[in-house]
Amino acid sequence: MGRMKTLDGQRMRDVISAEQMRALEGDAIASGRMSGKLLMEGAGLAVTQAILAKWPEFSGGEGSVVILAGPGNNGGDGYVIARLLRERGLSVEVFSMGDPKRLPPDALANFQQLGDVSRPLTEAPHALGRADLVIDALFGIGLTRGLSDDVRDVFGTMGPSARKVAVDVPSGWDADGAVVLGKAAFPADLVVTFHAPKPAHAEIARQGADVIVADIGL
Ligand SMILES: NC(=O)C1=CN([C@@H]2O[C@H](COP(=O)(O)OP(=O)(O)OC[C@H]3O[C@@H](n4cnc5c(N)ncnc54)[C@H](O)[C@@H]3O)[C@@H](O)[C@H]2O)[C@H](O)CC1
Ligand SMILES: [K+]
Repeated sequence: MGRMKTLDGQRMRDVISAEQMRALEGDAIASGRMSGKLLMEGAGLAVTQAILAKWPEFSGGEGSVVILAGPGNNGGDGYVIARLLRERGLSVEVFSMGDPKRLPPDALANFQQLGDVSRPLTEAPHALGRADLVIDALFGIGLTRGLSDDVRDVFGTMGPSARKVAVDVPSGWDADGAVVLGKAAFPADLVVTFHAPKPAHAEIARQGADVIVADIGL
């Protein structure tokens, strides 16, 4: 049984839907209080902090990390996390699903800031087999259908000792429906979501993952 708790011990907000989350983000941006880029930076920092809190052994810059980045803003969070973990001395390899040049603006900016060449997901298995930490930034609240078999097969190449972290929602889960669409989902040990839990998070915790709810300033 995994635990669901807030990153900084604050009171847990009530469950909200993906739609409500998008509305909160939209309002914060429309009001000028926040920007998409700031929200993405905050999301990436929260995941980084939650990783180092759960596995302090990564704080010393030891360890190999693989990040799987998707075609949207969940992928954007992944590029922020890649930069933040590299700044902490970890060796981070990033594999992208889709063409990064077609990323939404905030995610594209973070991909470009990394300065990496884009490496497709199909090249990930070799690195995944020896990774100490794998981060699923493929899909979050924007998942609309089940994962393809080749994505499921990539998940199967992770080594037994890899710590597995999902950004916002483990890819494959419908955040609102609290079910896995299709046949596969990323087998997360730790899930870091933002602002408030979504309907899927209680079931994800019940199935064994630790779920951290992090404030991102909304
Ligand atoms: N909303 C907020 O307050 C914040 C959101 N952040 C992060 O952004 C994602 C949501 O990003 P979005 O671009 O809307 O969707 P995803 O990245 O989850 O999905 C990308 C894209 O993928 C396509 N797609 C959906 N299902 C599939 C599939 N099975 N196979 C292939 N492609 C698929 C679809 O077109 C989607 O648009 C959220 O989870 C957060 O991580 C901010 O960074 C923080 C604030
Ligand atoms: K994810």
